[in-house]
Amino acid sequence: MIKVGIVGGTGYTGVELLRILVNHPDVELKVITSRSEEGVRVADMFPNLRGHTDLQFSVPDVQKLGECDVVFFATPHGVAHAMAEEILNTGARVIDLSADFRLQDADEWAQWYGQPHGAPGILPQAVYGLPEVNREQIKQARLIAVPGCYPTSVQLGLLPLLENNLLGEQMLIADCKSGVSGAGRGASVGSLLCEASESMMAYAVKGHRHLPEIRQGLKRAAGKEVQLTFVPHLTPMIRGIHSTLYASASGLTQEKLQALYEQRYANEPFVDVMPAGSHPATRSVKGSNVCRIAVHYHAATGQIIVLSVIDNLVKGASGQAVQNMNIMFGLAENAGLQQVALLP
Ligand SMILES: NC(=O)C1=CN([C@@H]2O[C@H](COP(=O)(O)OP(=O)(O)OC[C@H]3O[C@@H](n4cnc5c(N)ncnc54)[C@H](OP(=O)(O)O)[C@@H]3O)[C@@H](O)[C@H]2O)C=CC1
Ligand SMILES: CC(=O)N[C@@H](CCC(=O)OP(=O)(O)O)C(=O)O
Repeated sequence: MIKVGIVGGTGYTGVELLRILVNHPDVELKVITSRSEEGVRVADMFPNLRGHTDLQFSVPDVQKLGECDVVFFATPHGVAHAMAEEILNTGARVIDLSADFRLQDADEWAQWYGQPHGAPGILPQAVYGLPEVNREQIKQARLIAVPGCYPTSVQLGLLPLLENNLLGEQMLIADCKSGVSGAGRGASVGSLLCEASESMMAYAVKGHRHLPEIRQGLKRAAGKEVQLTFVPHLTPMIRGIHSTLYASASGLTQEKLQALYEQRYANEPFVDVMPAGSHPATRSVKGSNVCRIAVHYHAATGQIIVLSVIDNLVKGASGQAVQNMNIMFGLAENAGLQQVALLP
């Protein structure tokens, strides 16, 4: 059994990790931390876990965490910077759900996050945990940077076009909608029911922190810089990301485009390319680790429209983190991750 610790067990991604891991056949949960809820039984705080775990929250303690085989960080940025190296030195592996190790360039990270990078010494060993791109490196990794939620949906939606050099030089557009759980469980005015329901708004149009992360991934796929306009929106749903991606290429057909995506993802357990003409809904992935994609081509204009949906807390965070753990430890990649989406 793989001994698992979680730092940050009271946030949405932490409790989502718990929901997945209590049913994982190869995992024994050993430590779950919270500074504010020390001593509280996890199942008392989250009754959905009653009967599944007897653990109590404890304050983060490197020695205790170091007795685990792997430690997940489900914490705000900066926390893994402060603790990851010490934990790695104990021999445990680290899977970080925050943005701390996603950007390869520490200066760029500092620019976007408004503080110096706290662990540049271990940054080079971090592997970007997008299995559809980096599966081989993930197998050897000791430190994983789990991709952000928007970057997962946008990169999976655009990779086949960029890897096949179909787009030339052009401005790509990612028009993305997120559910409110993407903002975390911490209290904030923008997440209140009266603020977020029955309304929708764009935000961070000037520049969102996920822009450099998406650009970095698209550049790797294309082998050159890629221009991208990325506009996130807050929508009145709890979970889900819907990305509508716009590009153009002449000389394609709907059939060729469809075949390109079907071939690229034929062996991917968590990417589902839907039949031509489909419109994936976020509810079709809610609670599951699947990214569902549909591609559309307007032959008259050369317009490509890719629709990509994920659950921000699963393929966009905790499910993808567990997928990485499965790959790192040589387990079945879908172990613990076979949940079918909830309908309605
Ligand atoms: N929500 C989402 O859809 C996604 C989130 N992420 C990222 O995952 C991370 C967690 O997100 P989310 O679950 O939403 O966050 P929350 O704000 O909901 O939870 C944060 C957790 O971290 C703990 N924590 C906060 N500060 C510290 C600290 N200094 N040391 C130790 N523990 C700390 C908190 O517990 P306590 O204060 O009691 O210790 C809490 O359990 C973030 O980096 C986020 O950006 C990534 C993809 C998607
Ligand atoms: C709806 C909403 O607020 N979404 C969050 C998404 C991000 C997230 O959690 O991303 P990181 O892991 O990169 O911090 C945001 O836009 O900041």
